[in-house]
Amino acid sequence: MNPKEIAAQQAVQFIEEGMIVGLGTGSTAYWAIQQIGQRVQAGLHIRAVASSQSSEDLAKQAGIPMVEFSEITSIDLTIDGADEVDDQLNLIKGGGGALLREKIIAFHSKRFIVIVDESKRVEHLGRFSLPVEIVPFASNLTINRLTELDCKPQLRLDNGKEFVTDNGNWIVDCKFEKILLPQELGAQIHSIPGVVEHGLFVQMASSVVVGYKDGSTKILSN
Ligand SMILES: O=C[C@H](O)[C@H](O)[C@H](O)COP(=O)(O)O
Repeated sequence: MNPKEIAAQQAVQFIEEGMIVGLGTGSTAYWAIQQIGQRVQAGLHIRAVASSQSSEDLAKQAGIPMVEFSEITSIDLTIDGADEVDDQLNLIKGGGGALLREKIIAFHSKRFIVIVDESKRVEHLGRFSLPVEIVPFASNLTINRLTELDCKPQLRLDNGKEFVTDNGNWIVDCKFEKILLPQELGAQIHSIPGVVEHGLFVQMASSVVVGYKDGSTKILSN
């Protein structure tokens, strides 16, 4: 079985009747959405919000009832993937460009469960380039300032054109050597006008479910 699918299967067990559920984005969150859909078909009553247009489309196809953000005040449980997870359960997210909506949903969730396969575990964040969402206006100036933080920034392209997020913004992928102080780095990135959000999720995960190739899972909690 696919380790992403196994991790998703484990995480979905935490969903209870009546919950408002946040749906993540990406190839691991995909499995969670499919399995939530199966539980709904089997009689579970929940309502969901999605962190991207693509996940909303998947959820609707899977028969998951969606709710408007204007109708809720908080989210009971969110399940989402990640690009990297360190030993303190800090994350890099945004490989699929959904980091802003994902962070909003995670912030308002009572529980935020991250699902990954074993390849995403790292000692220190930074092997994966850190995605930063920026507004297109004066983007070269914003990108120059990111360079000053000792990273190599690269504007994300899609078929030769700027990759555009669900929010109409662009993504810069910033390659750092090693991110030893994610909280501090996040604050520095946020201080640059033009930056909308970055993909460092510091101390946000309630737990991380890791799926292994041998079919086992491990739950990491702080
Ligand atoms: O923007 C995308 C998200 O942060 C994803 O959750 C992250 O990139 C992990 O994606 P995947 O599960 O496809 O590796």
